Amino acid sequence: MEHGYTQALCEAPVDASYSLQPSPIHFPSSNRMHIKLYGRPLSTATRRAALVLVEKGVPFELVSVDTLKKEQKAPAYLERHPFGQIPLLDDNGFLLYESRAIGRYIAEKYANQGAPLLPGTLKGRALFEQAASIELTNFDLYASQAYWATDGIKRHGKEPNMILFHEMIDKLGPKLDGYETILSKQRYISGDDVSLIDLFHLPFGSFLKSQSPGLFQSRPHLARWFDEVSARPSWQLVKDGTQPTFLLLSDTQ
Ligand SMILES: N[C@@H](CCC(=O)N[C@@H](CS)C(=O)NCC(=O)O)C(=O)O
Repeated sequence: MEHGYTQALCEAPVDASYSLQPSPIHFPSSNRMHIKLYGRPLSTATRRAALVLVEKGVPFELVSVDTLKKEQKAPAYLERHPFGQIPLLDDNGFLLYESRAIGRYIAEKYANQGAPLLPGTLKGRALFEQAASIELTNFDLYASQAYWATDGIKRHGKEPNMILFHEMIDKLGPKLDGYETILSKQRYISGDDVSLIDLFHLPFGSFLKSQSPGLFQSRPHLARWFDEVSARPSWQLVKDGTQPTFLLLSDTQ
């Protein structure tokens, strides 16, 4: 990772002490058949995956992986996730990592419940893939670094790097002008229906909106879109990463 930051910085309690030693992770052996999401309630990538599960009304259990204790680097976890990151989905033995891949899997598996989130036509899918690429290369690339330089590192009790933050905000500006043009012509980023790609913007988009509101205020179509997507009940449930949200969900099984 550039500038000496690592992805480990994307979530951690403010007051926790940092340990470089991997701790063993506990994989619960349960006969209950349900989806488990290994992660942390406040991790941006965990919330990206959890959001889709909530959108689709899929009950799941959030199994805590303490990234401060390096549980994600413990051998038993690395066997399941070779990059040692969160989130990791376990759908009754079917393992999947990468939050966006998890979102796509859940959206397709539960296509008949909740909002479709995936387009059904060839051209719709092509526009969806275009939007997926936009999110990764024109948004996440900069937004994630702005996050890790500030909120992410502050959670570890370290000083934020405001120079890097502003560098990333400056780079995002022209990219968001592109969003403004797109969203002046259509309601959502891949067309007139909400899709996974709109949802994928929420964790880092919310951070940007709180830390650099001018990015949105100066672009009315972008602001309208982001407000609309942020207001979805799924995001209202997962945005604060509060543990009770997930416990309530796992209680519904
Ligand atoms: N591209 C991955 C990124 C996952 C990621 O960056 N996870 C962070 C937490 S938000 C993590 O596991 N950090 C710990 C580490 O990298 O060791 C995804 O979308 O799932």
